[in-house]
Amino acid sequence: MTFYHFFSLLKNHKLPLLVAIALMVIESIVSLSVPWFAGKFSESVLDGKTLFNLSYIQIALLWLSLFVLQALLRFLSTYKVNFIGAQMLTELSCRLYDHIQLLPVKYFSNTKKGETLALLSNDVSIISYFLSGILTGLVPATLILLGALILMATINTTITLIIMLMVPAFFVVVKLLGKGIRPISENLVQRQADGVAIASENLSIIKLVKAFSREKSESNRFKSNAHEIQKLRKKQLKIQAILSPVLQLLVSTGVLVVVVVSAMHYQSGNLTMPDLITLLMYGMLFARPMSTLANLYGQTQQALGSSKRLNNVFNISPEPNNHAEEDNSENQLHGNITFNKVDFSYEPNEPLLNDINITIQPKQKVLILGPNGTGKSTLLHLLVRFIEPTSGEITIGEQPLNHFRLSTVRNSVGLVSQDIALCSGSIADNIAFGYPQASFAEIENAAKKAGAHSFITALENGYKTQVGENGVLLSGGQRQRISLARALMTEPSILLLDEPTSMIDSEAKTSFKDSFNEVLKHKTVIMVSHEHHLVDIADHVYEMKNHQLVAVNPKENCE
Ligand SMILES: Nc1ncnc2c1ncn2[C@@H]1O[C@H](COP(=O)(O)OP(=O)(O)OP(=O)(O)O)[C@@H](O)[C@H]1O
Repeated sequence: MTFYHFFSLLKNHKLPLLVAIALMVIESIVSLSVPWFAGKFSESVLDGKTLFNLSYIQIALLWLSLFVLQALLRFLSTYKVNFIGAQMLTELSCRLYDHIQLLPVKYFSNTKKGETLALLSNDVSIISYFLSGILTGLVPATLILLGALILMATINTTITLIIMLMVPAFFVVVKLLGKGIRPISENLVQRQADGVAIASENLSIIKLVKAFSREKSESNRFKSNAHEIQKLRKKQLKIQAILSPVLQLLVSTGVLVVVVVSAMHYQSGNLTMPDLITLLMYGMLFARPMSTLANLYGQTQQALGSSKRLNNVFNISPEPNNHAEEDNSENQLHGNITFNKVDFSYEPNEPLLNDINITIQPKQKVLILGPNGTGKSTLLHLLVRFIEPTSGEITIGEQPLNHFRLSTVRNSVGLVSQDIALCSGSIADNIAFGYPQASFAEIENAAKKAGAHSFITALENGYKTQVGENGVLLSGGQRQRISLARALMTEPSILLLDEPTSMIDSEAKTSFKDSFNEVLKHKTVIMVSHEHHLVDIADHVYEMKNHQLVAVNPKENCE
């Protein structure tokens, strides 16, 4: 069942839940005792006696204390359950966040960022609100309905039977009227997620939007979705607005039936006046739990939409960490890197890499050239296991790559991507991203090796300079060098450089090449680029051609 996953969250709160349920049980008993008390009171009045030998003032105070107790118990149980709900919200969002962290890169390539943000905000709150709503609503409503029916049955079975027949009829009407709510709610939740997705995408491409004067069309995209949300809300509100008075009408009709039948029983002498009063009060008691249950029905429909979306993500398996137990390696992988008949395709029947065979010895510097879109970055992504070969095998030191723990692979293979991602924080924070406990001297050392130290120290705040979200406050070349320093910080034995000099000026290119062999002499380096000047620093050069890797003579390429 779709909610199973979420109800398991309740397991962590057994004791507080039991306390809350106990409070609800006591509150329900108090609620049920009020009509009984009213019956006894009217009986004593009719008999010209005083109830329990108490004065009217004392009875009124006793009665009032029952109401106060009821209110107090409701406050305590509602507070307790809502607090558990808040804790479940935290747990569910953390559980989802943990799960998302472990999802394969493919999920992030195929899912809009805003979709995931909407899951973490909207859907998680809807589910938590639903769970606490179910508890605060379902338990007392069921207890009061059942309790009232049993107590009414002790007074008059005919009237109880009439009510028992009316309750299912009530729910049939609720179900029929509420049938339309579910598709609307599912659609609404999806549209709200789309709204977050649109906004999140817009904010991440805001410069592009401005450069192409697309502000208006972007606003229209958001508005059109917002209007769809409004239309759906209108439909949902309409059904809810119909549902509410219809329910009221049904409950009032039910109470009326109880009144009439009770009056008839009273007239025919089958019912005493105190019993009549008790029955009528029990009848009135029905109104609140019935509408609570009807509301819960509506909430359930909405929660089903969110639960479906959350389950879709929870059902995606995390990145494979297979054969981890066979991983005897220490933190760094060494030995030959071999691609053995490796094929890869993003889409079925559309091969991108076909029969890749290459062996790279430790400390070799390899350059892979090739035009755009030929799969050079993809080859590097296979080595850090962002993706897995469609067939064939990659080994390091004769061991298949998927026999190592992912963390071992990623500690050993440093990737300096073409798309540089920086986090908000200082330059030092970014360089130490993979090794947060690094000392300042280590950070500085990595920056020096990456040729970043001089530009960093020239900045007013040096290593403390804030880089802005995704490094927007730095130039492309500066970001590229920080990203190289970050990769060097963790001392990987293998370094993958994706277009390492694409963003730096010619002077920096020369200095990169000059220091390359000295800085990276102990590392195996695979560079991919379309810049032929890099052949100067490579031991072996390959070219990506017709989905295959072909060894080339560097001199030919230079000419
Ligand atoms: N996650 C993905 N899903 C589907 N297709 C992808 C994905 N990533 C890349 N591609 C496609 O695979 C092809 C190769 O991409 P890749 O980035 O490996 O090329 P490249 O040789 O590194 O290009 P460039 O020199 O422009 O960086 C491209 O056509 C690209 O559209």
